[in-house]
Amino acid sequence: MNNNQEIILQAENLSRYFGGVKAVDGVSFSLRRNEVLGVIGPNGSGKTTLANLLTGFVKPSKGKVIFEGNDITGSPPYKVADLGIARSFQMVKPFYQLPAFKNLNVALLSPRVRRLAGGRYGDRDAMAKDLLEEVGFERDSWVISHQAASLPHGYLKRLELAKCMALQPEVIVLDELFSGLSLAEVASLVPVIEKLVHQGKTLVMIEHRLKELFRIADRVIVLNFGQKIAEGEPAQVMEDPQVKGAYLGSEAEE
Ligand SMILES: Nc1ncnc2c1ncn2[C@@H]1O[C@H](COP(=O)(O)OP(=O)(O)OP(=O)(O)O)[C@@H](O)[C@H]1O
Repeated sequence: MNNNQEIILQAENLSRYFGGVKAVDGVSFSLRRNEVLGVIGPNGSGKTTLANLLTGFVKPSKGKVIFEGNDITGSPPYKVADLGIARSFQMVKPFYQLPAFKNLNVALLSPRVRRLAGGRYGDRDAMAKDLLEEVGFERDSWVISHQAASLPHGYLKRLELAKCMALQPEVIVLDELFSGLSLAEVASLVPVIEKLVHQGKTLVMIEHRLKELFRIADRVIVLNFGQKIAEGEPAQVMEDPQVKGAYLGSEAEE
């Protein structure tokens, strides 16, 4: 449980319209350092667009993103990453032709990682293999060195997480990390997430897997048609009549 009161990330009246579609509509929230914030809501409620807004992949129609007290609204993704916000993607897009561990090079060769290491890069291959082992790749098996194209989905999702970790970020935005994973695969990733929290990372977790999310999240916000309709502790939020209404007949996996 997070007891830190320092606000690390804020969304202020964040909005993004695509033509007539209000994908995200006036969403505000504050995230405390080392907190785990869950973002839930039915399909099409604006969760991925919110992740894109926080990480610079789309620019807001209105509103602001404040990170560590600085207005980063409209900053491009590479700058946002350099400041310390990493993200994973719902649809994984690795460098398919590269061995799994080489996929971490973009992060491991980033100016941020070099800065944090005092100007040196170190043994990148060893760092990549350590990280992949942390997220559940067997170090001595073929998977770590095999082309990403040949990896099963579960490994590609782990690779996404390892790429985030390689950046040594302050905040990690995870867009449906658990989607498409078996119960056993999710169960094996939960301790990895818990370790990141223990290390002081701040997490935003967009999830449909509510049961697993609620084990980890300190707080959740609920989106529906782009608007934040509830915010609070998981159990409390799921009792909210508006949230129950939004989820009625929807696809939430419990
Ligand atoms: N680039 C885009 N152009 C036009 N409409 C978009 C674009 N991106 C998202 N939308 C629309 O914005 C709304 C919110 O989409 P978004 O993908 O953010 O929802 P979501 O909650 O992440 O959905 P899911 O749970 O299915 O991943 C949807 O109506 C979607 O069709």
